[in-house]
Amino acid sequence: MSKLMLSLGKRAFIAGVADDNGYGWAIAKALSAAGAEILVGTWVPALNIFETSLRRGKFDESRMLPDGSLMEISKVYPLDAVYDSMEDVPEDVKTNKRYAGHSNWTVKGVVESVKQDFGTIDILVHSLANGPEVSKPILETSRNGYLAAISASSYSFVSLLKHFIPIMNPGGATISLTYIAAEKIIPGYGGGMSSAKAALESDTRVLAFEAGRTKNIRVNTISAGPLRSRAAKAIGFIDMMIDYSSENAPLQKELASDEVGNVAAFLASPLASAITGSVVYVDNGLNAMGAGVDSPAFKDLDIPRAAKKSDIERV
Ligand SMILES: NC(=O)c1ccc[n+]([C@@H]2O[C@H](COP(=O)([O-])OP(=O)(O)OC[C@H]3O[C@@H](n4cnc5c(N)ncnc54)[C@H](O)[C@@H]3O)[C@@H](O)[C@H]2O)c1
Repeated sequence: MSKLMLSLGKRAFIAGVADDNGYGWAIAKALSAAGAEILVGTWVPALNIFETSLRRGKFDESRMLPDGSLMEISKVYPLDAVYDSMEDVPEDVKTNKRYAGHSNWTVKGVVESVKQDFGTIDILVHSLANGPEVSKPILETSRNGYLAAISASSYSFVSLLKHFIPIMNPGGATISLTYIAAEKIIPGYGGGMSSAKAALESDTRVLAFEAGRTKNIRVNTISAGPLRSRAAKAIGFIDMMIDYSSENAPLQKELASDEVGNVAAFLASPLASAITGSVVYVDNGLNAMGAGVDSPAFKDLDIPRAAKKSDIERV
């Protein structure tokens, strides 16, 4: 991604980075490589270990950008995106020792801090999700579990955008991460997480209209294929989904987080100036399949497959 596209003083806030394995990190790197300044919002309970690892150089290898320089993160903000302001925070969270010592970590608090520190931003990335009952089928999901999934994974984006809009420069862009389970049945992605992703995709369209009309801000979401991130490993079936994709997708390679990062940088750039309200698939084409071709039912059909491993390795 050429520096020219984003280098004109663009600043990005990426919510949902707590290690170097997830999509948020890859998006931060791609935006940084394209010349954007990077601010990060990290879930409060994960903040200390993330900052310590950063400071001790644990991520230095994965901070490396294509030109050999290291991604710089101008500031890491503590964030818990399920709370809009301190009035919403229950007492047990306020007094929880993992939150003690941190301040301004509600959505409102973070936006106020960013405003004080930097004035404005141009790019908002939402790369976070949480569903406490994700491993339960939806029929066994409690009301609280379902609502918690929606709160952390969908409303958190509405709230971030609502609070950031006043300090977003016109012409800015926002990107979130969704999953095919929003629109097709993915057994095992439970706890209301499929519902949360469906809400996120619907909100992408409505928010594109509202933010586009009021402030010329674009709102898109990337429907990403499976990645072995910390959150995905917690769901428990990520290896199976990666195998399923390489058996069935048009492109038989494992998806790299950088491939999603690069599309996010494109969507945030002026090259995508007419794209808003879109779900953009970055999944090796798996979404386009109407059948799982690894099914025994297809055994007699001559399906083209990568002949040798080198054919499916990333180019
Ligand atoms: N990994 C996949 O296979 C996959 C596929 C499609 C979409 N996605 C989406 O990509 C996004 C990023 O997830 P990832 O898989 O890269 O995992 P990840 O673990 O890197 O990112 C999830 C982040 O959300 C943060 N988080 C959770 N609750 C939070 C809260 N209340 N406030 C602030 N931060 C909170 C976590 O600390 C973590 O940093 C999510 O929206 C996820 O649903 C992932």
